Amino acid sequence: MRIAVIGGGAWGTALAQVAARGDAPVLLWAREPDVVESINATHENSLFLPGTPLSPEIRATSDLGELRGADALLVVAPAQHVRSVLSQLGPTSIPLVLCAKGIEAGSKLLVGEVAHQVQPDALIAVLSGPTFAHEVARGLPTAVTLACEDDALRARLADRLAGPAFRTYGSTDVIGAEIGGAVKNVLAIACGVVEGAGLGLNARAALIARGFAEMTRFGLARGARAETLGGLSGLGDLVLTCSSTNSRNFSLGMGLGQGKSARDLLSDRRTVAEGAFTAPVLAEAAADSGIEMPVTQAVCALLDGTPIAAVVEALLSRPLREEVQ
Ligand SMILES: NC(=O)c1ccc[n+]([C@@H]2O[C@H](COP(=O)([O-])OP(=O)(O)OC[C@H]3O[C@@H](n4cnc5c(N)ncnc54)[C@H](O)[C@@H]3O)[C@@H](O)[C@H]2O)c1
Ligand SMILES: O=P(O)(O)OC[C@H](O)CO
Repeated sequence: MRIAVIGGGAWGTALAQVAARGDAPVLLWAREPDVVESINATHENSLFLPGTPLSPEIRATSDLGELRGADALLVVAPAQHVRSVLSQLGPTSIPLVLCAKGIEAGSKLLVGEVAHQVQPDALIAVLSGPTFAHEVARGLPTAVTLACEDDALRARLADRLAGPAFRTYGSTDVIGAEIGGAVKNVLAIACGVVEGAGLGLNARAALIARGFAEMTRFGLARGARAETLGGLSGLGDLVLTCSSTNSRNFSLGMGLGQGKSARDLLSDRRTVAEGAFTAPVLAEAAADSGIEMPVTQAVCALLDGTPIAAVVEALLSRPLREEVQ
């Protein structure tokens, strides 16, 4: 199975490294000419994954058309750009493995739903879970959810991508795998705020647990399965990103918690913090369906510049309720 990767950020590069194991050639499309040059000339992505030697089997290209000879495409552009990149590719029936985590602004669609709109003839799979790119690229032990409704494709992808230190756990719950990854980014911002503002470890644990309740309410309403939300792509990734400054979303939240403005923090970065884009659209989607998501709303308020003290006060003064409703 020939694998090609769309997206030369940290995660696209790490996944190319996974796919290149055993000296399998992998083609990677990157938007930045500097990334193409760096990977082909020095076997390193000096912009987005500096310091990690890459397999010489990874070849980078600026020409999306070159990817049309692949048997599966790993789609690793940020969620807000998946539509435009898949449109540029032209109609295809090559299976698409979606690896971005987010909800598209405006349409309120999950990445898989966007992909299905743009490429209706392509089978869809989702790869998601607790996966810091630099650890995966170094071959450290990692486990992911690989969701696909087509049993044969899921088995072929698992066979091709899994390795001694990269375990795939199969699932047919594509929506569930996507929702966990999208919602955890928003909750990671909230946990970063707690850290930055010095609100303590009790508060962080409470946010993780109540955030998971939010993820579950939203997910179940969209048809996700509870076991998926409690698995690698949901709770697993939530725990990872809510507890480490290696997370871009957690770090963004830390900056907010230290009193910096979202505008300054976001304008400073080349890398993506998906939660900042997903939070407003997630809050809208939840409101449309009458789903309570107070932590998500709090993150939206902080991103809009509401002072932390007011946001914390609003969260803590909500009426007391039963833990399970
Ligand atoms: N980095 C990780 O550890 C990690 C792990 C799992 C999932 N993800 C997810 O993978 C996706 C990609 O993240 P990343 O970490 O590889 O990115 P990154 O932050 O390392 O790099 C930014 C990426 O955005 C791309 N980009 C910027 N503007 C664009 C545009 N207009 N059109 C198309 N692409 C554009 C850049 O080319 C680059 O590939 C995100 O959804 C992220 O949540 C990341
Ligand atoms: O750095 P973050 O916050 O985008 O998190 C990266 C991955 O999604 C972790 O699984």
